[in-house]
Amino acid sequence: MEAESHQRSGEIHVIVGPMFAGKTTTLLRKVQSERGDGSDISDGHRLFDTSQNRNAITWTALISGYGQNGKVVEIAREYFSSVTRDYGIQPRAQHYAALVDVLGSAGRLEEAYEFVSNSPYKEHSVIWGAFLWACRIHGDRDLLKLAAKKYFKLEPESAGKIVAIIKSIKDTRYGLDSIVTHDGVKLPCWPLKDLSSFKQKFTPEAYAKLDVIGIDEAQFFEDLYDFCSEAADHDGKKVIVAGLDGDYLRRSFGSVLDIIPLADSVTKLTARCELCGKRAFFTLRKTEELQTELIGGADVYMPVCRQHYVGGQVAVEAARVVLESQVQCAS
Ligand SMILES: Nc1ncnc2c1ncn2[C@@H]1O[C@H](COP(=O)(O)OP(=O)(O)O)[C@@H](O)[C@H]1O
Ligand SMILES: Cc1cn([C@H]2C[C@H](O)[C@@H](COP(=O)(O)O)O2)c(=O)[nH]c1=O
Repeated sequence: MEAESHQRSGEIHVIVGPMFAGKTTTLLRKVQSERGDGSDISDGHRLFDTSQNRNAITWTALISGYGQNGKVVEIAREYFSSVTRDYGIQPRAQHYAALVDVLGSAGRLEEAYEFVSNSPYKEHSVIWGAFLWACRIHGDRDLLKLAAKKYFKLEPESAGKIVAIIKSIKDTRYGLDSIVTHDGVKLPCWPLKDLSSFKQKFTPEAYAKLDVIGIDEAQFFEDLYDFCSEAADHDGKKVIVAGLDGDYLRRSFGSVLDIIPLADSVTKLTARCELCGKRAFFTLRKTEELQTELIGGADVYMPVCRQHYVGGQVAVEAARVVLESQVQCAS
């Protein structure tokens, strides 16, 4: 069995960015795509970030992450139409899939299904993958069955990889046994103190059968480098790692940056600045705690652009000085 797993060629893919950028969402999508019950389409941020030409197409993909309300759906539809009308560009399958993503995120599954069925790419797996993902999130069993049937017919090799997801026991925000995105999508996981304990959870046969290992909140694992190199180089696993590259002071966080030289791919995501809506590269801590590790969500942190990070840090520092002087006066 050991020999069998050595024949596989391992891979390491790293997803980094500030909080709320969609790291966990991207990890879940990738893992589900490997397992065969989702799709790895339209990472809108990445498409936008890497595009040479930030036109309507890349915007369509970008806003696929924000398709939470009807207004955004209409904006996305308008952008989609303008691709041909204003730019003379024929949208490709991934652009159709981005709009399916927007419709799906807004829960407009019937509309998404009609759009898929009438699209020139209705025999393309990427568009059905997007639809499958939307059906999974919104739990429509009939459409889910239909989408899965179509997707796996078009993409049979995607189905059936064996996948395990790990997260740090330090992150207690949503209970221990699942990884959960900020918008509530979740998947069961192994909560671990350190990564070295992962292999012990499996018999050698079961471990050898494992194809993909996903790691969330990677910044909290001290043994990340050794684990990733052993799992990919020696054991032939595909390892997908998601974590913060920087802490609230923009210092390198844990060992996340150390594994970049080991990686096949690195995706840096951005969030939206909570103060101005521009692209957010950084995470601002709103409270006074100074320790590097401080578990929390929107109550403690917010994603910000460069300008608001710098301004915000100054404001947080000033508030801290005032508070400290008040404490001194009182004592
Ligand atoms: N304050 C916020 N800023 C940006 N996105 C938010 C915020 N609160 C919730 N979200 C949602 O969180 C999603 C990202 O969730 P998630 O994948 O868990 O991010 P990450 O793992 O990078 O922190 C976004 O697509 C958005 O829908
Ligand atoms: C910036 C920063 C974050 N953390 C913590 C806060 C959260 O519990 C996680 C990040 O979660 P997400 O999935 O990326 O949203 O990390 C921290 O401990 N220290 C920091 O500086």
